[in-house]
Amino acid sequence: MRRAHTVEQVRAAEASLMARLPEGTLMQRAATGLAVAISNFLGRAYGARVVLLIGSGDNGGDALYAGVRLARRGAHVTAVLLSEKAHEAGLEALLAVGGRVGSPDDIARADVVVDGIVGIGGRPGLRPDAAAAVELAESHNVPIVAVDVPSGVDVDTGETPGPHVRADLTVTFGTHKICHLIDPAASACGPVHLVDIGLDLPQASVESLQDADVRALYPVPHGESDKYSRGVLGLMAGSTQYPGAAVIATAGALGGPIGMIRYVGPDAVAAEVRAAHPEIVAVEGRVQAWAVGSGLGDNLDVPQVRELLEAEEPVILDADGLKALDDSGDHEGVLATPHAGELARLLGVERSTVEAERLKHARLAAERFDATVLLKGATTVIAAPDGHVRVNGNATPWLATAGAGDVLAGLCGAFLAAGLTALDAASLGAYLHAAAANLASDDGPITALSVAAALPEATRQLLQP
Ligand SMILES: NC(=O)C1=CN([C@@H]2O[C@H](COP(=O)(O)OP(=O)(O)OC[C@H]3O[C@@H](n4cnc5c(N)ncnc54)[C@H](OP(=O)(O)O)[C@@H]3O)[C@@H](O)[C@H]2O)[C@@H](O)CC1
Ligand SMILES: Nc1ncnc2c1ncn2[C@@H]1O[C@H](COP(=O)(O)OP(=O)(O)O)[C@@H](O)[C@H]1O
Ligand SMILES: [K+]
Repeated sequence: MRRAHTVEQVRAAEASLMARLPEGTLMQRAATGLAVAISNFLGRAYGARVVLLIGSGDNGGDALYAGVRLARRGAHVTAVLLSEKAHEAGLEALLAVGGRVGSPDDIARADVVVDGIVGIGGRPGLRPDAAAAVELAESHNVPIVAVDVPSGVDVDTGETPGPHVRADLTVTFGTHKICHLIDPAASACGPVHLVDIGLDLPQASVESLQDADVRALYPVPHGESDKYSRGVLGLMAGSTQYPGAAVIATAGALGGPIGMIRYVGPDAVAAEVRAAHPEIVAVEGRVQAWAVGSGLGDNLDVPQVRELLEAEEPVILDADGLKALDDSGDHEGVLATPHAGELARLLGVERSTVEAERLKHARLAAERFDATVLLKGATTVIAAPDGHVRVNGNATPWLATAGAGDVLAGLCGAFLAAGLTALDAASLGAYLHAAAANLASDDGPITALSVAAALPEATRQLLQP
């Protein structure tokens, strides 16, 4: 599991470790890891022109001490001071090994710019001279390595209300911060390299599944399994308006760990579903979970869906089904899968507000509707009513195609039917959906059905690495 902690948690862990170590130890650990990452990024240190953008705090200190190490290995290191004060000992050490203080004019000729403007102590946004220095690097295509976080982002929310660095690599220390996992800030980090500095950390505020977690959570069938014990999904999707959604959601569920699917809907749509997937039954009977809403259109019967919400079986609500969600009940087993527009409607805010503050609104909805909420987008944010948050950011942008959400709804429904909690079903669903999209796309266009078709192979590759 990749774990991200809040600034407050990091500060507390740092304080308790610092009390046991000689002064400056953590900064030296951070700077060593940073210098190695910068020289790996450049492919060399000797002869490289490195410009450090230095703010007033310890983030600048990390950059200065990394500069010391790079200068010792033959790099030409220039510090551009963006504040009246800079980490004094770090600056002295840099000057002592032949580094120099320069001006923004040095940026255009640099091989790399190191962003040590602010770290976890920074307020969002950049002051004008910092913003101008960053713009200069961007306009001359000089790559930027961010120290700890891209300066200017909101570290604890992933929001970017003002100007900020867009890094080609971010080197962080001790643990991931929330801005590394949540968009729009996550997209400004580039790859994130974590340097271990020995922090002892509490439970994470935000998590992100890795391959090994998928292997541990996946409900693999065993010798005693039969189609009923693996889980039966009731699918209430599609309409004469949108029959394709039912076909696509079915394909998504069939690509998951499903025993059987019972389709409930208009006869004409059932016929299309069966024509595409002859293994589907359109006979009512017991199910272990419901997937409701993809392409339901005017077929949505709110009282009928609310009845399902009140029953014991878990329910995934997608698309039109979300209109049945109300904030009066206990929806512990409910998984809602809105995109930003749908979540905005549920919460009565603008879509742009949800997009700018994704973590906040996913959490708000989970609390208000007492349900697990999966907010779709380039990074998928999953918030449970108990405060757990998981994020998935490994999907190709080619996945932004009509019907991709129906595949996800069917797939998450299959995990719910297999008995996983809403949080695990949503995080496994989002992870495998993205893995299948990456496999099907191979950096080219994909259709929703091709994503569903790639689910078995993506699953096989993950389960047998
Ligand atoms: N914690 C750990 O485990 C470890 C932490 N380490 C490192 O320390 C970093 C945190 O250092 P930190 O606490 O000194 O804060 P930091 O982010 O450098 O600067 C804050 C100062 O900047 C200013 N400022 C604020 N906003 C601004 C803005 N928008 N634009 C411009 N300036 C702005 C403001 O001062 P002001 O100028 O307003 O007086 C404020 O005081 C952390 O990210 C990591 O790199 C590692 O060494 C090892 C282990
Ligand atoms: N830029 C992007 N990068 C990666 N994945 C994306 C991007 N945009 C959307 N997605 C994913 O594509 C799917 C789109 O779902 P949705 O918006 O419901 O589409 P539809 O309703 O047409 O099926 C979601 O899983 C979402 O997370
Ligand atoms: K920084």
